[in-house]
Amino acid sequence: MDLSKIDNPSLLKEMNTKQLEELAEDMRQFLIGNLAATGGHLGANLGVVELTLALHKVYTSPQDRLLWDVGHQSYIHKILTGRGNQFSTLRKYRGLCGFPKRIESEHDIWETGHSSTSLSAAMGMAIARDLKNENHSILPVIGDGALTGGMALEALNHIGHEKKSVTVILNDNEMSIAKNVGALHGALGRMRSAGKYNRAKDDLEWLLKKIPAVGGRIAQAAERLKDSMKYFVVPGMFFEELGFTYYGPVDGHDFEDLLENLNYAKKTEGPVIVHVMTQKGKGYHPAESDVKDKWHGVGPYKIESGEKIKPSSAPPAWSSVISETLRREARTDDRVVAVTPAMILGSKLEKFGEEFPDRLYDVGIAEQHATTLSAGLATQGMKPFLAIYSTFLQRGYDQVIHDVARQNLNVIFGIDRAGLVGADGETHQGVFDISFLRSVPNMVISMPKDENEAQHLVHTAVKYDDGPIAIRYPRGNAEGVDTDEELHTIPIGSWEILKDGKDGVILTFGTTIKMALEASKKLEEEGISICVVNARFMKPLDDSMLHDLMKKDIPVLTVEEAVLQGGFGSSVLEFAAEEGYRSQWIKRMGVPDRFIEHGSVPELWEEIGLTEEKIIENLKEMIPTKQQRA
Ligand SMILES: Cc1ncc(C[n+]2csc(CCOP(=O)(O)OP(=O)(O)O)c2C)c(N)n1
Ligand SMILES: CC(=O)[C@@H](O)[C@H](O)COP(=O)(O)O
Ligand SMILES: [Mg+2]
Repeated sequence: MDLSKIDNPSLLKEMNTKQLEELAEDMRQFLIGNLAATGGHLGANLGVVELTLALHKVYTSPQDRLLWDVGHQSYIHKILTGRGNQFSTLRKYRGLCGFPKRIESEHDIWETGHSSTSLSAAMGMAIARDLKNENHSILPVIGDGALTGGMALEALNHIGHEKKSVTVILNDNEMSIAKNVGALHGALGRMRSAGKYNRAKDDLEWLLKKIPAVGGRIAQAAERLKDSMKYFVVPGMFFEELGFTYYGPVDGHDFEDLLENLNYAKKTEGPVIVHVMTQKGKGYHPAESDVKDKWHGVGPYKIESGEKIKPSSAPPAWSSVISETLRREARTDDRVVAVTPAMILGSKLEKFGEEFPDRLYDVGIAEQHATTLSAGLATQGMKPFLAIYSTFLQRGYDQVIHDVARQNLNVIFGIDRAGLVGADGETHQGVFDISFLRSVPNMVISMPKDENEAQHLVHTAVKYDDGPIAIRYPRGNAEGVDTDEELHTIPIGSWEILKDGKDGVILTFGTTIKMALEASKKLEEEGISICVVNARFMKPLDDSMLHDLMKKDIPVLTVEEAVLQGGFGSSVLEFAAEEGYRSQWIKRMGVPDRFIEHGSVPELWEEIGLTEEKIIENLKEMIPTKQQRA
C-alpha cells in the first residue's frame, strides 16, 4: 500500500486481520526506509505499529482522543492521519515534527516531547468531557518508562479516585531509552508473566448469569470466589487497587489479542488500563538485537547492514568529556556519586557505572526525585553530580530552589544539551536554564569554551564546597582541542580575555565563542578592533573585569545561545544600570522570546540571527567607523 496516500484512519475500519498484518508490514518497511535517511526514533515506533493500527481501528480519532506520552512513538499515527507524504522532512527545518503537533493535524490533540504528561492531560480532557456531557473515549498511550515519571503516578491517583472514564494504554516494552529501571518495572514484570485475568472474570460472570438462581447462594458464593480470585490471579492488582479495570497482558503484535482487549476496554466504564506487551525495534534485526537501546533514537543508517552513518573522525562528545573527567575525579574522591534521570546513555555514563557500580544511580524518568536525592546525598558529605539535560531540568526546578540552593548544598548540575539541540525541536531546546537558574541564590552557572576548559571546570566543581554549581554543555561533539594532563581549578566568577580590542567588546561563552572570534577577525581587517571575552561564568559575573570594560565606555555586545529574557545579557544590562554606566551602549544577541522549532542548529542560528554576520552588523552599527570617528 502507498502509505503516502493514506489521509484518514477510517480505512482501517473495514480491514480484516490479514489486511491489518499486511499494512503493518508496509508500515515497518516505510519506517525503516525513510528513517535511514532522516534518522528519528525508529525503535520506539517499530514497537507500536500493530498497537497504533488497532487503536485507530477500534476507536475513532479525533472524536476519541488519542494522546501519545513523550510522543516520539507517534510516527504510525502520523502516517495514518495523512502525513505519510511528509516523512522525508521528518525532524528537518520547517518539516514534519518528530512529536505530536496540533498545528499539523486535528488528530494530534496533545503535544508532547517531555515524558509523563499524557495522563494528567487525559484527566483534564475527561473532566471537560463530563462537564459538557459529551461521550467520547480518552486514550493516553504511555510507555513503561514514562510511567516511572512522578506526574504519571499523580494522575493515576487522581483518575482512580475520581473514577473517570480514561482508558490508559500501557505500552510495555521493558525499555526506557536504556533498559527500564525501578520497582514499578519489576511489578510490571510480574504482571507480564501472569496470565490473562479480566476476560476470565467476564467469562465467569457470563457463566454465573447462566446458573439458575438457587436461592442465590451459589451465585453469592461464586461472586465471593470471583472477587477473591482477584488477589491470586489478577496480574494488574496494583492498578485494580487504584480503581482501574486491568486488561492484560496483551500481545501488542497480535491483532486478535489487541482488538479483543481494546473492545473489552471500550465497553468498560470508569478508569481502565490495558497492559500491552510490545517489542521495541520489532521487525528490524539491527534494532531488535541492539542490547543498549533497541535503536531508541538514531541518525541516518545503511538499511542492509544497520551501519550507522557517522563522521569518521569527530572530536569526543561533550557528554563523554564531562563523564570521563568525572570518572577520573571519582578515582581519587570517594564523595563523587553520579545521578541520572533515565539518560545514562545520552549522558555517556555507562563507563562510569562499570567502574563505580555503587556510585551511579539511574532513577528512571524522575527529575524531581533525582534533584532532591542529590540534595540528600550532599547533606551527608557526598559530592553528587546530577547529569541532566537542560530541558529536563525544568522538571526539577522547585527542587533546585527549595531543596538544593536554599540549603546551599554541594550539588553539581551537569547540564547537558544546553543550547539549541536541533531535530528534537521546541520541547527539547536547552535555552531556559541560565534564565531560570540565574535568579536562584547561591547558584553558580558556568559553561566551558572547549573540552580542555570543561575538564578543568569539572575538577573545579568537585573541589568547590560552597554550594550548588552548574556546568552547562551542548549536545554534540566538543571542539577537538588538546587537553592538559594536569587538572587545575578555575577561580569562580573569573572570565578570560580571548582577544584584546579597543573599539568594542563581545561578551560570550560556549558555543558562540567561535562566531564571535571570526567576527572580530573580519572587523580587524576593517580597522575595527574588538575585544572578545570568554564569560565562562554566567553567575557570578566577573564584576572586576566588567568594571574595567565598562570604564572604557566602548559598546558592549553580549552573545548567548540561550533566551534573552532574563539571560546573561540581561544580567550585564542590570550590572551597567546599577553601577551607573549610563552612557554605555549594550546590545544583546540570543534566543528571542518565542519557542524555537526543529531543524539543524546552524539553520536555527540563521533563523534567530545568531550569526557571525549579525555580530558584525551589530558592532558596525554600534561602533562608528574610522571615517565617522575622524
Ligand atoms: C521529562 C523527560 N525526561 C526524559 C525524557 C527522555 N526520554 C525520552 S523517551 C524516554 C524513554 C521513554 O520510555 P517509554 O515511555 O517506555 O517509551 P518507549 O521509548 O519504550 O516506547 C526518555 C527517558 C523525556 N522525554 N522527558
Ligand atoms: C524523545 C526524547 O526525549 C529523547 O529520546 C531525546 O530525543 C534524546 O535526546 P538526545 O538524542 O539529545 O540524547
Ligand atoms: Mg518502554
